[in-house]
Parts: sequence; C-alpha cells; structure tokens
Amino acid sequence: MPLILLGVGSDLPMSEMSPSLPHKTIGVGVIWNDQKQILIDRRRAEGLMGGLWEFPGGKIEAGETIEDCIKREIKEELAIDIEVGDCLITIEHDYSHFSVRLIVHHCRHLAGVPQTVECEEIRWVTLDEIDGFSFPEANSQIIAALRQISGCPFIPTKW
Ligand SMILES: Nc1nc2c([nH]c(=O)n2[C@H]2C[C@H](O)[C@@H](COP(=O)(O)OP(=O)(O)OP(=O)(O)O)O2)c(=O)[nH]1
Ligand SMILES: [Mg+2]
Repeated sequence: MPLILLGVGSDLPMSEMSPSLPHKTIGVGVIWNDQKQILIDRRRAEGLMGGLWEFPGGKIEAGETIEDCIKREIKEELAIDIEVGDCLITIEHDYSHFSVRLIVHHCRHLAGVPQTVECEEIRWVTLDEIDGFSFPEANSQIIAALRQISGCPFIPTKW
C-alpha cells in the first residue's frame, strides 16, 4: 500500500509554509550633525505608531538601492541633504500585524534646516538624551547598537 502524504508534506522552508505577516523593507538614517548630535522626528499622531519618535526613513521602492532610498526619504520627509555612510545594523522585527526589516545607515547632515514636512516635531539629540523619548519597539536594538560604537562614526576633519 503506497504511503500518501497530503497537504503540508512539502519541501518548502518553514517561513513559506506558515501564514506570513505583511512585510516592509525600510531604509532608516541615523543622521549626525557636526556637533555629534543625532536627528530624531516624531511621527504624526494620527498614523501608524502615531506620536512615537523615530529615525527618519521609509519604504524602499522597486529598483532602488538602500542608499538612494534613505537619501530620497530624508529629502521628502525633512527637506535636507545628507550623505549616506556605513550600515549600523539591520533588524528584523515582528509587530502584531506586520513585520519590518529596518536597514539602518549612518548619515551625515550636509545642507538645509530640517523641516517638519511629514512629521510632527524634530530634535537634534545626543545619545545620552535619547532615553527621554519613546520609540517603536524595534528601535531598542538600534539604540543599543549606537551605544556600542564609540561616538560619531564620521572623522571630525571631514566636517
Ligand atoms: N522610519 C522609521 N520607521 C520605523 C522606525 N522604527 C520602526 O519600527 N519603524 C517602522 C514604522 C513603520 O511601520 C515603518 C516605516 O514606515 P514609514 O511609515 O516611515 O514609511 P514611509 O516613510 O514610506 O511612509 P508612507 O509612505 O507609508 O506614509 O517602519 C524608525 O526608527 N524609523
Ligand atoms: Mg517614513
């Protein structure tokens, strides 16, 4: 009698067999100024994760590099020019209704005064001050990674 396996007996990896959450890939910038402060912005009250602080960024578009995504999002959201540097960390995080991959790069502020084009509020803060702000859950890993490096990654003579 042949053994007949029905349904789930396939070669698919577990991740493709389980019902998956919607997934977004997000380019995120940790933007440093020449005083070694980091730019954070507060998300609009009415949207997803409303009122929480974040490092600016947004969804990657088809055909875009992560560097181009971060540069574009930061121009759209804050109207400033930046240089995108090294990757600090990549995080995979599951929220209740979706999951995100946050690809976080160090960035250097080049020009323009940040404007609240797509956010509620903007602050330049030191790493010591950052604990006074509420961030989305996934951000604790970004902040921990920032604490592990020895300060601003850009060489002061480059400013
Ligand atoms: N930009 C940013 N997003 C974060 C952070 N931490 C975190 O969990 N997220 C999540 C929140 C959102 O679900 C997602 C970012 O999406 P977004 O709403 O900024 O996307 P977007 O700029 O393309 O905006 P939209 O076109 O959807 O309005 O990543 C963070 O530090 N920065
Ligand atoms: Mg955004």
